[in-house]
Amino acid sequence: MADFQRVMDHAVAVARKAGEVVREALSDDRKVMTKSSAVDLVTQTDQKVEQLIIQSVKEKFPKHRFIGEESVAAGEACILTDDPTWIIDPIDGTTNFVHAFPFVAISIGFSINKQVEVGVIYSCLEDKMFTARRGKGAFCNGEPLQVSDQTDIHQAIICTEFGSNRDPEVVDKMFCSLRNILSLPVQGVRGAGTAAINMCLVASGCVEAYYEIGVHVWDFAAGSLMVTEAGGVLMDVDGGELDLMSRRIIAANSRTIAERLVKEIAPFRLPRDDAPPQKQ
Ligand SMILES: O=P(O)(O)O[C@H]1[C@H](O)[C@@H](O)[C@H](O)[C@H](O)[C@@H]1O
Ligand SMILES: [Mg+2]
Ligand SMILES: [Mg+2]
Repeated sequence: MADFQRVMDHAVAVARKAGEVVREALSDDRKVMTKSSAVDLVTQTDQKVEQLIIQSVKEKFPKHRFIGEESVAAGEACILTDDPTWIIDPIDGTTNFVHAFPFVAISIGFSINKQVEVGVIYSCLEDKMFTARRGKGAFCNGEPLQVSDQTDIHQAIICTEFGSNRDPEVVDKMFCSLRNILSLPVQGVRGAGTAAINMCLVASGCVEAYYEIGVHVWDFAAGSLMVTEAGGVLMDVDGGELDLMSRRIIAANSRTIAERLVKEIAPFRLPRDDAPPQKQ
């Protein structure tokens, strides 16, 4: 039986250290590189922070496995097994970081038997530490979180993001969903520029739901637990069960809001996170 409190304490400590590195890097020049598209950004700070987290976890938990955004970008497999696994997004909101747009998070999920047991999201420019343990609630700086009780979609704020895929068919689908949702009407559509912080906003009761197609497991593993531990629900965008590797998510305050969104979202599929690498 893993000691989840030890895992949580370490995740919080290393996320805080990572946050310091990110804050310091904001005052330096940020050299920007690209990954899957011209708008999929990465910096040396993303890579440095991921190494910092992995090295520090390895010292404490030498048998644990990792799925890290920048390690996967460097060619490592993205396979979720039953083993204890740290699922790391060193900077969630890299585009925000590059522009000093003030929402940037370190996101650390920890899973066993493919189930997320611990979630830590450090919104490092706001200095907000979000924590969740399965069955033990979700917190921000130690204060308990609770999703909103609003189940009328017309009174809701919905968060979403547009990701970094600019294929015309993908952009068309995203706009179709957005048009449908805006026309319901909802009271507002927002996006913090990071999946992790959007999910913390759902958990905090500031918005009713967040949905996105194109995110990755490292973007939402920690956030998924934050939302359910604050009383919310998770769903695939087609109304089925959430699949951590499918790159699609609805995280909502209630089944009512989530199911209403399913009716408006134009679903599409992208290669799964655990798909074998494409031959060149
Ligand atoms: O790449 P990072 O870690 O910054 O994360 C992503 C965001 O979290 C997405 O919601 C968002 O839509 C973007 O795809 C963004 O890239
Ligand atoms: Mg991310
Ligand atoms: Mg990232």
